[in-house]
Amino acid sequence: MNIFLAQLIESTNDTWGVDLFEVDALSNHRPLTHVALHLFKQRNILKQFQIRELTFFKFISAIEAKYRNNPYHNNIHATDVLQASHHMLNFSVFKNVFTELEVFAALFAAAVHDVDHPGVTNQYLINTNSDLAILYNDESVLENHHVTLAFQTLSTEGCDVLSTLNRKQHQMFRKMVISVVLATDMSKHIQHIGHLKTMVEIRRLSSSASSIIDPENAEDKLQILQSLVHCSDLSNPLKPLNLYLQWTDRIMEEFFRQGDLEKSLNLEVSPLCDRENSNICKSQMGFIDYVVHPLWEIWSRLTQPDCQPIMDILESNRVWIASQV
Ligand SMILES: CC(=O)CCCOc1nc(Oc2ccc3c(c2)CO[B-]3(O)O)c(Cl)cc1C#N
Ligand SMILES: [Mg+2]
Ligand SMILES: [Zn+2]
Repeated sequence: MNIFLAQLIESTNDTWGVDLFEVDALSNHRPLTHVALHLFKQRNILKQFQIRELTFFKFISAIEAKYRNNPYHNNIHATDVLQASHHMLNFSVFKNVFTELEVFAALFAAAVHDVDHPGVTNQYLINTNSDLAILYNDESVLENHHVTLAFQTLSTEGCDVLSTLNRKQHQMFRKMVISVVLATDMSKHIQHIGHLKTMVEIRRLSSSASSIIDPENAEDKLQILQSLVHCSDLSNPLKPLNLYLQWTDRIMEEFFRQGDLEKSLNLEVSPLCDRENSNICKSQMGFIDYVVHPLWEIWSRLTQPDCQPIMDILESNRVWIASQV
């Protein structure tokens, strides 16, 4: 591995906003395998669960190979969500809160959360009567597919990273991964905000509680892990501007390709998907003001003070976007 790649991968330990496009370029387009192996080793997860490095390498390589070369929903995005989730698990408010198994499940979920994404939305799959929509009865179609494919990949030769877990651990791990990946469905977005508001409210009232999260409350912890990965999934506008703009170009191209498909099928073109008629700055301002900021505002209240530098980036990016309208 060349020294530049090694330094970039090392920086994923504790840096917000690592240039994963650079990691992709330097790693022969295998950023997920490089970063996941590094972070799982750095967190000592492989040792704790006696997972052979070769088994983890085979599994994560098989997962990375199943990410499609979409403009946005590709292996770089999976790496981005994994690394952001890793970063936020280190927030001081979460110190001594999560078990190793919960951390393993959350990072595993982040790495696989969009695997084999076809580059179109759930609504498009439903509108076109796709096999996936039929298979999953129009309910969280993509998210069901991502998590099913992830667990199917475990039974590929030499890829079973869960073989050393006992029955109880395996059952708990599977429950957590399923719920975290299914919670990345945007239809659950409002529920995240509701749960986080309740948690913050309880902390405010019970001012005695030093740490906000009761490590004994498995349900609360699972909800926090769901919101942590969902926030990571929606963290592009909180990254350094040059990275945010690249992600914006990519998602818009992916949406426009869906719009092209819809036009060719004489379907109504979905919102944001018409390349002939879109204002990228206006749609990003709307996405920040009505989707990203409401979520991150409550998330940052729960995770104060570590989220403040990240919220500052969102604020400056919002100002820049507004200046381009
Ligand atoms: C530059 C950005 O900030 C792009 C973030 C994605 O841009 C959007 N995403 C939206 O919804 C999803 C958010 C997460 C995911 C998916 C859809 C499917 O897979 B995924 O888990 O990555 C909606 Cl509703 C609007 C935009 C806009 N603009
Ligand atoms: Mg998704
Ligand atoms: Zn995603």
